[in-house]
Amino acid sequence: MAQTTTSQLGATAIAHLVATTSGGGLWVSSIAEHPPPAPALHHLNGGTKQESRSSEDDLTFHDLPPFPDDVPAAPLLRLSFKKLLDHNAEEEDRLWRACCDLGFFYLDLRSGSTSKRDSFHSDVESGELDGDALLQDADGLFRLGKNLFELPNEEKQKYDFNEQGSYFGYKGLGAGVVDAKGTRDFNEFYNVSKNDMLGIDERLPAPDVLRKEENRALLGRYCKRSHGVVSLILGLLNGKLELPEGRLEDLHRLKTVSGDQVRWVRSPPQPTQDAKKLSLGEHTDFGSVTVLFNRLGGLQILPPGEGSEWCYVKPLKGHCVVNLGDAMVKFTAGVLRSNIHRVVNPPGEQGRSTRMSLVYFARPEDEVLLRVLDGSKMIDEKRGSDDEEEAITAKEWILRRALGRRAGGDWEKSHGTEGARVRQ
Ligand SMILES: O=C(O)CCC(=O)C(=O)O
Ligand SMILES: [Fe+2]
Repeated sequence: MAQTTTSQLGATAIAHLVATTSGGGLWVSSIAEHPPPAPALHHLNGGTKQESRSSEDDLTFHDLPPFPDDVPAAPLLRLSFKKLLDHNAEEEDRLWRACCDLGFFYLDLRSGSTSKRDSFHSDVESGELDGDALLQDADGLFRLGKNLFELPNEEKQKYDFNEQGSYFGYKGLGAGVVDAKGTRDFNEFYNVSKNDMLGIDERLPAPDVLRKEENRALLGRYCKRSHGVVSLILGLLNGKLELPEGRLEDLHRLKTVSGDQVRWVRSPPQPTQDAKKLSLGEHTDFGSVTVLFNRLGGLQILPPGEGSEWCYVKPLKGHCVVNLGDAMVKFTAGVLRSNIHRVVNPPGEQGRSTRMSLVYFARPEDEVLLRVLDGSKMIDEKRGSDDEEEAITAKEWILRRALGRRAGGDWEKSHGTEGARVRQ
């Protein structure tokens, strides 16, 4: 399997280091010696005039304790969904850089929507392209998630399908592991299948609150709208990779059975102030594109480069965080990057609150083989001799990765493409 190498690390995805667009090395050493302070907003948005119109106030969750400004914050590029929908070339370039260099970026969803009849998108069975509506759905799902986790543990436990070999449903606090030694995690999560919500596969047993029609409808809309964001990104990456038209989207059709899922992750505050349990162990996502909504800090990424340090992804209101998973690394022989990340207790004052996040994982359709795609010169140039060794279906790969991280699972099988490049 080809790995991402330092030569890919252009500095443009690292918005606060403006000195070079080609010197991965400069960025690497700078970040190691001087962990970046929390970036000011002009850093987060890459400093363009138009984007700096957003005031810090608009990006803050005022009902929550503040994200501290004295912790190292990850300098993700901040992209605009609206500009991507408008085919803004500069924004498309920034998307490309973010996906090659770091594999993580913010997406400003405010005021981004397009009519389904838009000629560019009309024939894409991809989902709905409406950023504001997606933000509203996410709000609704944060409320629903709260109700769900308030159910008694024995009720939630009925929907843990690990024994049946399924990763959908519930995982209790500490039922997963964060390392090879078997250290327990410190989160509970619930995975809802897109197949179930869109009625393209069987209905899974679920607690009453998730069986209510209005909540199923909300989850279904959220799947469609998140999938719309994913399809837009896949289409743009497809173009940049010069793959045959529609290649990536065709591997991720909305109405085809896949491991796509909605997940809520919830962690209580740590029992004592100096407790440093990992809520979620370090990992790369194993699917294609992840759309993540966070309100409290705690998500950390380990930027590429020798000696780099874990830094926090500051939650921004009106935005989701998007990151690429290992399937995109496999498809492109490492042209695109999936970056390692983990979840720790929220920083500063936020650490006393219960943290919940909401995720949409888009994954290749179940029967898709995870192997390097044909038809792109750029990918061909990166193709290594060992790239064809492991061609398993997305379904098998996801099961292996997901269940390997459960207590009693096979840790070795939970690894993705991250191993050799954790510290590259
Ligand atoms: O909770 C978060 O912020 C990230 C969750 C995550 O990385 C995952 O569920 O794969
Ligand atoms: Fe993740």
